[in-house]
Amino acid sequence: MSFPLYEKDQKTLSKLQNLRFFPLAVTGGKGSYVTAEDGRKLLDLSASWGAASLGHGHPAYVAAITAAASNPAGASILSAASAPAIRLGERLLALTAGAGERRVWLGHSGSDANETVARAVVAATGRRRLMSFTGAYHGGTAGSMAVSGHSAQEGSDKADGLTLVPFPDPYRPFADDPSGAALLDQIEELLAGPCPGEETAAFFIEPIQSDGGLIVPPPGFFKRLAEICARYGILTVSDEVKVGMGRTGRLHCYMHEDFTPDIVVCGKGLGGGVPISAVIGPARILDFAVCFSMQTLHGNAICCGAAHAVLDTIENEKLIDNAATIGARLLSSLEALKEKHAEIGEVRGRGLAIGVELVTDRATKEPAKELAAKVVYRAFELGLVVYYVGMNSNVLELTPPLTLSAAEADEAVAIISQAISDAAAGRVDDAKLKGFEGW
Ligand SMILES: Cc1ncc(COP(=O)(O)O)c(/C=N/[C@@H]2CCCCNC2=O)c1O
Repeated sequence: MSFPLYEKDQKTLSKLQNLRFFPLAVTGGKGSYVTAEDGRKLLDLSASWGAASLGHGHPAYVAAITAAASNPAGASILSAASAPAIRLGERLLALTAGAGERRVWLGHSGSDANETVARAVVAATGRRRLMSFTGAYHGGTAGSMAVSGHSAQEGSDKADGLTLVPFPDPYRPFADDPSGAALLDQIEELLAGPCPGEETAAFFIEPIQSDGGLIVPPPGFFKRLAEICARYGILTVSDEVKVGMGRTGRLHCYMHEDFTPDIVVCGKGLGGGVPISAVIGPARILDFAVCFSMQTLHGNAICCGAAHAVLDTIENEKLIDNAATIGARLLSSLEALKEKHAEIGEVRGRGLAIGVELVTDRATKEPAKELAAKVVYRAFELGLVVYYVGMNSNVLELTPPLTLSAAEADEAVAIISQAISDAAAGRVDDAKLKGFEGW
């Protein structure tokens, strides 16, 4: 097969921003499907890494962006307040639990949002230490990589005062304790000793660790971690960029963990496919200084219009319930595939944030990195867009549009099953993967 448009991409656009798994060049999209250069309609189980929360070309979304573009309330909130931005801030404050005087910072991406938090908590509290988890992906800018722990960013500069700790993964548990209790003890020891809690400004968490492997923490872990942080006055930061905005069957993913974070970071799905992010947190942090974290188009009126359409549609079309219902359907169908495919080590997730971990041996749990690369390539050939994540690059990540239907979920499972069978049977030539290094 030939992919002329994809080849043009490779001769035109920078590879600095490539994370490629197969030769997909998209020319359009509608609903849960994207159109490939050969005209095929591919079922989009990624939704552009979770950003296209309403799918592609949703009428309410198109109408909102068109209206905002036809009478824009400026293009920036740096030096003029903007009605749609103010209203978005009010809505996010109303939708996000929290105590005391709070503010909302509006940005372009998860990266600039997390970078802003990492800088502001240190500057505002005078505490120079930060904590986050191995495997965490908080962004692709210097300041957000500085608080991340993902293997794909090995070698990037880390924040001076950063301490990384293992993420609680019941499938590959720290100290062989799937409950997470041993890990919490380890964290307590760190905060009482080498990483003094009194010097620590914030603890960055993902309520489901996504790029690290779509890992659902053990019950009660984050509630207990939040109690430990509160004892030291450490701010908890819930990075909801990928798993928030209704994706897991609750508006915010932290709501599954029975605790309220001090700071909440939203992105990706908030904009439905246009760049907008938000940080909701204490005024003592987010009003700490002026001219501290600003980019020209922050709070852009068109992007705010998109975000309003996302929030409206999530409510009007009951998309949180849909994520829970269709997610449960997907989860149980994928779990049932374990009968047929010994390569599936574990299926896990909440709502429409699902991971399928592939292994070469269920007993040893040896990660099946090569197989994962072939499965996603074969899925592409069969009509499905799905990528892999994980510190071992072996976890299929399903983050489809929140509008996904039951029939589309069933179609996805059938293609995943066929792709695993074909890849495991050697029907994907190694040569096809050349140039598609993935992570
Ligand atoms: C939990 C979480 N927090 C922050 C980010 C960074 O968001 P941006 O890529 O919008 O800057 C991300 C972005 N994740 C990456 C984006 C790069 C490609 C790999 N897949 C992702 O979802 C994220 O998952």
